[in-house]
Parts: sequence; C-alpha cells; structure tokens
Amino acid sequence: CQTGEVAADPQLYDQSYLSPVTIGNSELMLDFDTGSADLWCFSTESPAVQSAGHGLYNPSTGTELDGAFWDITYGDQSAASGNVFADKVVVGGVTATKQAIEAATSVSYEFTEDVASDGLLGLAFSSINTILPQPQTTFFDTVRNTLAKAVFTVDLKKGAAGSYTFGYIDSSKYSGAITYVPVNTANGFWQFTADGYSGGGNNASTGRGGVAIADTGTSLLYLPASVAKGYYSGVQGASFDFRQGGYTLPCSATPPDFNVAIGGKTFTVPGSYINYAPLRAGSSTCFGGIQADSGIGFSIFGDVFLKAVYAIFDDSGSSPKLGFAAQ
Ligand SMILES: O=C([C@@H]1CCCNC1)N1CCCCC1
Repeated sequence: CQTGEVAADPQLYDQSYLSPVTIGNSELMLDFDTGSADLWCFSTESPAVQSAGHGLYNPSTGTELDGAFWDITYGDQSAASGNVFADKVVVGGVTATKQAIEAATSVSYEFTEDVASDGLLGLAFSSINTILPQPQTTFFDTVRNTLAKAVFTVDLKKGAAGSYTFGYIDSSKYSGAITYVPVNTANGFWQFTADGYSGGGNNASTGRGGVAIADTGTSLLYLPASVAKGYYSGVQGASFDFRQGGYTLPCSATPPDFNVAIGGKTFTVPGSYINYAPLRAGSSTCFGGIQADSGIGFSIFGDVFLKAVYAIFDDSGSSPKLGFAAQ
C-alpha cells in the first residue's frame, strides 16, 4: 500500500504551485491541476523555440502508445498537443510503473513563457482525458488501487510551500472536523454545491450558493457575478475595470474577509488573499482575488480559496466526495 507526499511550491503571487515529478529518468516541475485530466510535459519532441528554458521529458525511456495523440485547450484558451508514451512516474514516493505521459509537440505561448512549469499533472476525472482514440487514466486513477486509501489531499499556502499527499489524510495539516460534500462527476470535475456566501460590502450574501468546482490549476476564486459585485461594493477604491477584465482595488487596501458556507460549515478566506497582485510590477492598483464566474457556467474555487483550507479529494467510497477543513 503506497502513500506519499510532495511539496507544492508557490510561483510569483501564488499564480500557480509546482511539484517535482520523476518521469522516466527526468525530474520535472509540474502544475498539479484538479481541473483537468491530462499529464503532459515539454519533451525532446517539442520545438526548441517553444521549449527553451523548460525541463524536457525524453521519451526514449518510454514505450510509444501507437496511434495515440492528445490535444487540450484550457478555459483561458491556452493549449497544448502531442503524442503519448507509457513510462514510470514517481510522485512523492508513489510510483505508477506504466503511466500515460503526454509528450508535447506543440504548446501555446502561455506555457512557453511560464518557464518554471514543465507541464501539468491532471487530477480531475479520467473521463475528460483528451487522449484519442482511447482516453487514458490520470496518475491518481493509475495508482489508486495501490494506495492505502484512494484519496489525495491539497494543502496550499499563501506565499509558502504547501503539499499534496496521496493515499492518506494528514491530521497534522488541519484543525477541527472535516466537512464532506458529495461530488457530481458528470462534467469530469470535482464539482460540488456551495451553500452560500457572506462578507464584504452588502455582505455579498446571496442566501443561495451554487455549483462550483475545486480547481488547484486556477489561481483565483470565480463566483456568481452578484456575489463578486456585492463583495467589492464594500471595498474603498475597488471597481470593475473592463480593460483589465475584472475587479481591481488599491494595493494599499485591506479587503474584508470572505466566508463560504459548504456542507453547513463556514470557511473564511482572509481579506489579504483577495488583494491578489499588482496589475504590473510597481503598479499601485491590484487585481482582485475574487472575480465573477460569468460565462463559465459554474464557480471555480481556485487557489485563493484552496490556500485557506485543507482539502481532501476522496474517491475511496461508492461515490467521490470532497472534504474541507480549516487549516
Ligand atoms: O481549463 C480549465 C481550467 C484552466 C486552469 C487550470 N485548470 C483547468 N477549466 C476549468 C474550468 C472549466 C473550463 C475548463
């Protein structure tokens, strides 16, 4: 029975968190993403102009999955595509002897420019893996029957290294009880229902909550437009800046805490997490950590929320569930 733990290192402004993964005989830094289901990385097959500065997977240690290819486009329109190999993957001591590795032969500029990241490790449900003609399993699905318990946990922190564990829940990482809620896997995400919101101007309480996904690969907290509007109505100097594509606020502001009710329990995001980052280096205007989820179809509980809690992604029972506890 395998268990393991790996660090989650924050990038600038906690824009993403990267973890070391051994693939074949390379160690790469991957962005663990509970909002997608492809394990892809830059490779010796990637064009040099796209892969400069990145760690590369060398497929010579793997076995090509003949005729298999992949092509993914993320919600922000970033994209990558390539072919597929089976190779050994080790995450925090947990080993998948034959994991589908999606070697990139093309990536969009967002990935080229993010030189700290060598690729993504998807932790959503394998039903949305993009490999054709036959989708393959995520790392978690590949190893889950070998784990002491079919769970992984997420302990992200503001401006500090957090961790992912596989196969066990670490009781030293949270306080109080874990609140579990059911997960709807129909869209392939860790999708749940939030009960309601409060905090900020006119208390941002909409009374009702809504459908949301837990997404470690998304930096911010995307909420119903009415909730985001209500929250910032209480923040001096905050406004919706259509040129920036969202709410901005003075970097000098200390916004109010924001509360989310899930499973009858309230979890608090400290206001400081919502003064997210300067629009550009040196700017005194900052981009808000809460934004409207308009056009997405559901809310996205990204890192701004996840770094305020300990989260348990549990597929050990008859149906998947999400657990949240205070950090
Ligand atoms: O592409 C994404 C995100 C992008 C950031 C990284 N996680 C996956 N989706 C999640 C939200 C719905 C649309 C698809």
